Amino acid sequence: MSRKASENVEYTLRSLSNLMGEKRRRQPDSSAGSSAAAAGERSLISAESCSSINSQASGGELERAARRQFQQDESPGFVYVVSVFSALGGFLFGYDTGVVSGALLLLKRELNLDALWQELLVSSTVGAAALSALAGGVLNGLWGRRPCILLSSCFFIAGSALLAAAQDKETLLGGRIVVGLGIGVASMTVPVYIAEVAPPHLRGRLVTINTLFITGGQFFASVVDGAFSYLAKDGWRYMLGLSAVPAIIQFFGFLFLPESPRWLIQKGQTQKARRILSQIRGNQTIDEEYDSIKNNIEEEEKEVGAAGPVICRMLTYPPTRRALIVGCGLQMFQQLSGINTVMYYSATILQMSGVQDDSLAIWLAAVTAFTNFLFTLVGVWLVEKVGRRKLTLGSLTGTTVALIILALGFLLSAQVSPQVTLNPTDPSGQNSACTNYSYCNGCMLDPDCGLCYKLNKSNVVESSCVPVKKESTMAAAWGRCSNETRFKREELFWAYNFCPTPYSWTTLLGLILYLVFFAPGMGPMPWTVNSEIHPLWARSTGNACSSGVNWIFNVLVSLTFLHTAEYLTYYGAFFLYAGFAGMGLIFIYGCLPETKGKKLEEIESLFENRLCTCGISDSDEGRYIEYIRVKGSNYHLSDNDASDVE
Ligand SMILES: O[C@H]1[C@H](O)[C@@H](O)[C@H](O)[C@@H](O)[C@H]1O
Repeated sequence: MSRKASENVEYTLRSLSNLMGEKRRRQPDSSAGSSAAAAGERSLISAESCSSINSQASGGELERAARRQFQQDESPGFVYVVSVFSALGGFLFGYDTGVVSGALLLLKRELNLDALWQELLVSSTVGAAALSALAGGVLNGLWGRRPCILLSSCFFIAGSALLAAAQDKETLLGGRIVVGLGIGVASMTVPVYIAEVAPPHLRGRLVTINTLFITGGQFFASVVDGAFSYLAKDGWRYMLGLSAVPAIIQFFGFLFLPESPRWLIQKGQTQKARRILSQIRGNQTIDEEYDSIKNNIEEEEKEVGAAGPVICRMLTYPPTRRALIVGCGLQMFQQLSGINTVMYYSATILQMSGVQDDSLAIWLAAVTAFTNFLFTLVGVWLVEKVGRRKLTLGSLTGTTVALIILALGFLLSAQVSPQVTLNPTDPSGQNSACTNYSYCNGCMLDPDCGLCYKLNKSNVVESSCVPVKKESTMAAAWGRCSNETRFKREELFWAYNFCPTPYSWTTLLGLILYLVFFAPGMGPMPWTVNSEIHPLWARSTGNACSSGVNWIFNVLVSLTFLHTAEYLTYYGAFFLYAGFAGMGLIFIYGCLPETKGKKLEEIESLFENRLCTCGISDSDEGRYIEYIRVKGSNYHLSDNDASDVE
């Protein structure tokens, strides 16, 4: 039904699908149905509008027409513009965490970076993000969401300028820290901002778009890495500096975009809040929404009081304490299931599994990043269809299975690990530990050693385990594989960090499968759910804590990956992540309630139950709350009183 045709058919229905569901329950046969439906609608829609609707539509058509009308009315383009501009923060988060692996390949050579400096350049950003995400909570509460997004774009611009112009490694470190500060503030502010401006029926989808932008940024970074890796000099400057472009766009965009109306109401700036809410909702009547937000804030303040630091109030008030545990738990399990070992080390993992060529590994890593992006898109589509809880549970179950497949792939490769057949002696007379390994697997796991071998068809022959060169892992310190041109001429192969195996494909399959399952649910849902489960007074602090937890576990898992692999072997590491993912499943099954379609103000009540029953006791799952205005009055239908309609 077009807007024109319904000029005076303004109708409002709260919980449209509740109502329609109720109608369906009450009409066992379809003929009775249409009159019952008509009866239901008559009481709801004013007489003059009703006649126009009824003359055009049967019950089903009416539902569709009403839904179309509702969607036209309630989803003005402006809310998408606002969401996309804020989600540029997610893009930069993904780009800056993703681009560094390729940049390091070039930097290592040009600036002669040792392993410590390489680790510093990667983890300083993640560490700074953890700190600034925590600090972002205070800033969000004090200044509002908009200034925080502007601040994060400034960090991104300054950081990328520093990185692109850096002449030494210290400046590079400074630039990476500044970029990290931007990532932390953006990662906690953007989902909150989008959730606060979005209408309930679109909220999950719009917040999930932020994660789509994160994974899009990671994919774009991997393509940029691949493209600039051919540039012998200064390629890294372009890689690291390019992120200034979206940051500048975001900064100027946000100069013209509004503050979150919820934050404004909380700060008592009610006139401005009303104006902005109406602007975001396409100048429709926003009375009901405005009143509901305002009443809720007042009630919250009465219930919880305003004394003491927010975090203490959150911890002493059971519903917010539970929400905090659920939010932080989700973020912790997201990282403990190993996503960033896959995202940051995919090229290395592929090499470990036997992909020898550097650029092939980089491009295959781009394929994995693309899979992450593509399947986050599936998440955007599914989030409002199946809901947060089912999506997260399904995703984590698949992720656990994929992790087990990855582990089994490495186990299989380890078991068919080629034997070491030659034991050359060190020319310097020193006894190297490398020459003691009898199988390639042991040799590969020792960071000081590599395998030098020949191939007879696809069989490894004449293999020896020898120390790796200190300056470059591309050749051995001595012996047949010490000189690249020589060993290429003599058809020798040098395997550092991997063993030649016919099973590399299981790893690629496992990685892809992992992302296919992880990306639609466990990737975006921790961010989406966190943006919705805290009441307004606790939202900034709650999100700051959960984002902080995300970044802290990100550092822990990604920094320890190579060592974990060294001590537990690769299959051990992936079995460990599978174990964490299994624990996450139990946690989510017991604790994560469904928030789909609920107003932000209604969600607090989901946490009134004892923790770990909230998931199970959720009876509202799948209900779709929508708002339609009845001409002349705001029809108020409580969630449970659809029966009042008839
Ligand atoms: O949700 C995101 C996404 O899944 C990214 O791919 C990952 O790198 C981030 O750590 C995570 O928070």
